[in-house]
Amino acid sequence: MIVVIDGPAGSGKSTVARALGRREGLTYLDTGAMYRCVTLAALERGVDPSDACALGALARSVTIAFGPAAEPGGAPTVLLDGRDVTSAIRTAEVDSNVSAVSGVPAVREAMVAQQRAVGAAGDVVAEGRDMGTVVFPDADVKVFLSADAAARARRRTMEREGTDPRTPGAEVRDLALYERICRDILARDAGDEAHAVGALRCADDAVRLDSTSMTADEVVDAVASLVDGARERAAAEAAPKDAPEEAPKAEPEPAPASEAGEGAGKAAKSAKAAGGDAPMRPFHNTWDDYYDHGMAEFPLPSRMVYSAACAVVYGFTRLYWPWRFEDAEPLMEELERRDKGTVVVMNHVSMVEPVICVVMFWRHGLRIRPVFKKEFNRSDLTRWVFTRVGGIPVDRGTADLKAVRRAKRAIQRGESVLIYPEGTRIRDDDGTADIHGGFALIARMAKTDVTPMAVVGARDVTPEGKRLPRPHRVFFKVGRPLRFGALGVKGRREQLDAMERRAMDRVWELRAELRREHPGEW
Ligand SMILES: Nc1ncnc2c1ncn2[C@@H]1O[C@H](COP(=O)(O)OP(=O)(O)OP(=O)(O)O)[C@@H](O)[C@H]1O
Ligand SMILES: Nc1ccn([C@@H]2O[C@H](COP(=O)(O)O)[C@@H](O)[C@H]2O)c(=O)n1
Repeated sequence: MIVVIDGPAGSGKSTVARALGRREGLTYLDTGAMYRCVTLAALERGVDPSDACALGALARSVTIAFGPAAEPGGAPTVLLDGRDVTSAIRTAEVDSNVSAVSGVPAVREAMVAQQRAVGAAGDVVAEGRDMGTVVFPDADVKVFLSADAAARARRRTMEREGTDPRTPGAEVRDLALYERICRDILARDAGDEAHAVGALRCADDAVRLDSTSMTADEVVDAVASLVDGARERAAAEAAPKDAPEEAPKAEPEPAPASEAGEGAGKAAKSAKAAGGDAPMRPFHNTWDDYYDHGMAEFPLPSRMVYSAACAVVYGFTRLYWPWRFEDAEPLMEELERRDKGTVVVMNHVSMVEPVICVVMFWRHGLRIRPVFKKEFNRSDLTRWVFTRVGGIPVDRGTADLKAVRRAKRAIQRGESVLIYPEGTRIRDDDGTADIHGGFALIARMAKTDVTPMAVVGARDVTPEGKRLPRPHRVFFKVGRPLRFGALGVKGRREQLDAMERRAMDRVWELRAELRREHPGEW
């Protein structure tokens, strides 16, 4: 996924691109900082700003890199030949020379090559002046962000005065500074628009946004909706043979119960809904084959092992970690009746609860596929186990479209997916979670609902510092599925946000209820 944001100075490109990068898991690329680095190097080394040849050679010789931000949410650290120049490239002297330096074609050529190399790794949000026109003409999302010059100068002046321009009621104090900044911005824009190559220009296929009377959050939301739309289009294109959105009515009946003891179940609504992929072979399937196929299509030996293992684990867990699901029956009955699975989200305290969830669904003739972080695939043994239980790996550092598409197709086949939006195990009241919102996108793309669940008691199964699991009672509580249509919110992005909030609030409410019912449990 490549997202580009172009526009004049001070329109809010960096603010929006940084926030979007954090929210959507995209690498942020500040191309203005790269031209600023070349300008700083030229000023420091006394290279004449009108000597195009020397500037080109300089641009090719310097090494520009980005490091983590000094403070959370701040601008990334900029390194010029290994030296931290984050502040040095933002001086008035650099401001007034950068447009001339960046107008030199040989300088642009050197920078564009580096910018495309960053883009080649994928999942980038890049901001500058020529991202949509020259550097990434095939970007998935193109935005041209503008704002009137007075608003831009006002924001920049307040930034210099140490006031956050986004604070309601915040005003400029130094009018002379404001006027100078306004003149400088207009001069820089005029210089940037006059470049022979890579001039500041809106790409023909870019979406224009005017941020003059929008808050930064509103702009981020608007761009995020475009990203969602692009993801949905990409997923549809990448899976042209997907099942129709509503599962076909004349579905073949479930696989015979004789097949590894499977009950009646959605698990058998398989290959047809998967859309005619080549069937799996009895042996020698790839890891991807398991992720891409329905569990009912897994080779017979795998299904037999799965059912036998579920039977053993079911018996063992009932005895060793006596578990109880409250309010699960309505959900199980509904899933047995309907064609699509659901997205189950729950709190995460130990590795025991996904195992119990899998066997509980299995007991009802249903399948639930755990979405797991791809780091677990480092060990071949774990990878083997996760593929056989229908796990779907996700790269949590990026906007993992493949995982989203796999989960969507699983749901359309009648399988459910199990997601831990907290990402990591939260084992006490001080544990903070950074919620991964991908679950709402999956549910939306699969046109299904989100089912909140909660667990308590599992933490004491593997207390911190202890390696061997201990016997302990584990309690689950199942909420009613949440549907997008019932959220009372319009707009794609707003619905996704509302679903994320509503579902996680419900998970935490259910957990609180369980903790009240079982004091002292976590
Ligand atoms: N929609 C907005 N409303 C109010 N203030 C904003 C908005 N967007 C950004 N700002 C503020 O405006 C200032 C300039 O924003 P930013 O640095 O993101 O612009 P930019 O387009 O990247 O500028 P440049 O091209 O000069 O790097 C910052 O102080 C930022 O906090
Ligand atoms: N793609 C780009 C990005 C920037 N420039 C030039 O760099 C200057 C500084 O950019 P900021 O975003 O940090 O303000 C800008 O005024 C341009 O001259 C560019 O040419 N192409």
